[in-house]
Amino acid sequence: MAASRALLPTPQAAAAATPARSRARLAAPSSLAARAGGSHRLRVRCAILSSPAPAKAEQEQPTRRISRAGSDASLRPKPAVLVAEKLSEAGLAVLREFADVECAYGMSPAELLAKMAQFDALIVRSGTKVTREVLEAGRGRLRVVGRAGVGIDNVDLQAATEAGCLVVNAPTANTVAAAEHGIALLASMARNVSQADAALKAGKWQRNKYVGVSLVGKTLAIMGFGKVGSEVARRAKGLGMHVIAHDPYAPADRARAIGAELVSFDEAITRADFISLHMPLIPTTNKVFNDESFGKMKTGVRIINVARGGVIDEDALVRALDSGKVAQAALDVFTVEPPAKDSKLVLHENVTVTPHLGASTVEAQEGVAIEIAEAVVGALKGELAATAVNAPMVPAEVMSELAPYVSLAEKLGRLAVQLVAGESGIKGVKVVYTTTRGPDDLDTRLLRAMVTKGIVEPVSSTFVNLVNADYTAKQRGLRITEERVSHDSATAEAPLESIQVRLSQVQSKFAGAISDGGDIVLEGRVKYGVPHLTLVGPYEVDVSLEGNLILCRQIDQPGMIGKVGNILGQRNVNINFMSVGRTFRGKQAIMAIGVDEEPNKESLEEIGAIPAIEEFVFLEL
Ligand SMILES: NC(=O)C1=CN([C@@H]2O[C@H](COP(=O)(O)OP(=O)(O)OC[C@H]3O[C@@H](n4cnc5c(N)ncnc54)[C@H](O)[C@@H]3O)[C@@H](O)[C@H]2O)C=CC1
Ligand SMILES: O=C(O)C(=O)COP(=O)(O)O
Repeated sequence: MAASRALLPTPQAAAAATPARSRARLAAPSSLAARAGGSHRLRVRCAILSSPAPAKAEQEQPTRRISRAGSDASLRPKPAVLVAEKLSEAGLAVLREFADVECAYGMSPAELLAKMAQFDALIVRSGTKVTREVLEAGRGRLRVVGRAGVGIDNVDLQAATEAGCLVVNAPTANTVAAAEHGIALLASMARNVSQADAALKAGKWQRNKYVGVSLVGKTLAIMGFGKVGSEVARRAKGLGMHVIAHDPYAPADRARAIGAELVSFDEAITRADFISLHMPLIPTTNKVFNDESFGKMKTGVRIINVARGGVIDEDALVRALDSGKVAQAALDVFTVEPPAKDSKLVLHENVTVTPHLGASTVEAQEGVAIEIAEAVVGALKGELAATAVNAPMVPAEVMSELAPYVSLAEKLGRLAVQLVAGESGIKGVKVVYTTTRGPDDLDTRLLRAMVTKGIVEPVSSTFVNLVNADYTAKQRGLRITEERVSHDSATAEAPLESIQVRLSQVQSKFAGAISDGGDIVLEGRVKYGVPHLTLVGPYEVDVSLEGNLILCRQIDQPGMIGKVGNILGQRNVNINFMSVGRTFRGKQAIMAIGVDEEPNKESLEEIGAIPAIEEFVFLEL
């Protein structure tokens, strides 16, 4: 029967052959995804939240909060929502229509912990740490955490997922506010507005001391050309600035359309008079602005940070300010918030600071409050908002056959994006499925969504689920095309023979992953239920995709496996899989090594120093 072996049944096949309950779930995503381009308020019924088991805390408080209306349904207790940070009245009104709302602003961590068992949902901004302990305290009752803003670095996502708690955010409503704040800091820094204001209020009329610099004709480098970065670019163009940008994953044509030139990291920081930071805080951006990068900048450069404090090594910035390398900095965000009262950086006379105000406009806070309130109410009703951060991609029954392919698709995307380098950005993504199934039996929405998730999540503050995947790809200018290749096999039980992910015409930090056509190519298969990487560029390999991965390209010669294995073994790094693929004997070969632990810098350097090794890269799965 078609649908029983369909990968993800097409709407037609699903309608013909799936039970009504599954049908509703399976048919929903394509129409929703198509409409998601126009709205963030879309929801689809979500298996995990639609019929929650009675929570322990609810059982213990049967008489809690009865709503006023008289129907049977209304006799059920209203859900309770704790709002832990200031939320605009417009959002509170949306919440109150559906739930009992308690606003408790400025709680200590202990006060928050003490309250957690009494609430179905918690809403925070960036100031509340939603730790594992907080989530544990809410276990059994807490179903949703709403982050009224973009960054969810203050929420322990892993712990939330383990506790079965959905996390939703409000990723778009404060974009313009953050961009406007970036521009406000840029202009006020250049004209010493805050320093001159403080001096005048202290009775000093210092016109000569506070001569500023002009913006027109100056080069502004935007680091991170996503939602906020591109809005800053638009505005800076209006100020007559020359805008360059660095973002390894942004499409160059989008930047060009705004009049910004995409360049490499080094080119951006060496050419710029002003540098504005708009990348997320992820392992690859942690402290990327450090002694070394400040050293490469023009003397007298000016830096604005409205992203996250952690992308700057703050001690290095103080040194660069003291030496005059960096003339001024304007900072809205800090590694620790609030920063220490005696922070040298905050107190530095050439630094302008604001207390994380990027999102704090009346308009943005209203937008964010409504966006998060609707998402939280939807989640409490059993709907999955497009802004769900840790939502399951599909209901459990569909997952059973698909699980390893879903994981394979995400891992191929995740590996591919880590191989991207340079300034050209990702132009297009092609996913090639080799399958025995006909188009009616193979709906690839889920796999495409997982490839998108793998490519987007490691490098951005966007979270991808089945509802928002196509919309997210479109919004980021990722052109994803798909191709099916028929594979004839009379006995094929498996839905797919292989999945190939190609990033077209992109520079790579590992040249061995580039195929003849100039694309980064990775292909994988599922073997014994486990995703395996089977092709890297032109090289056939066979390595199970568990743990992390080291790829080395070397001259094909005896003894290489032993040399690399020894280095890793000496450092207690367990190799779970190893495979060598070569084009011709004695020419180049690729070694793919699966490792359980992350090797330290020294062991990677030692591997790189083996003479026959031409290049290597460490990839996280
Ligand atoms: N200060 C505030 O109140 C606010 C701060 N933010 C922060 O601003 C930042 C940007 O937010 P959005 O634009 O919404 O996120 P986004 O995900 O739309 O954009 C981030 C961009 O950074 C790029 N990127 C990733 N790694 C990079 C690297 N190594 N070098 C250069 N670019 C890289 C990504 O490709 C992406 O295009 C986030 O950190 C967010 O938390 C956002 C809103 C308000
Ligand atoms: O949305 C974000 O990422 C922000 O940084 C805004 O934080 P806030 O909601 O103002 O605490």
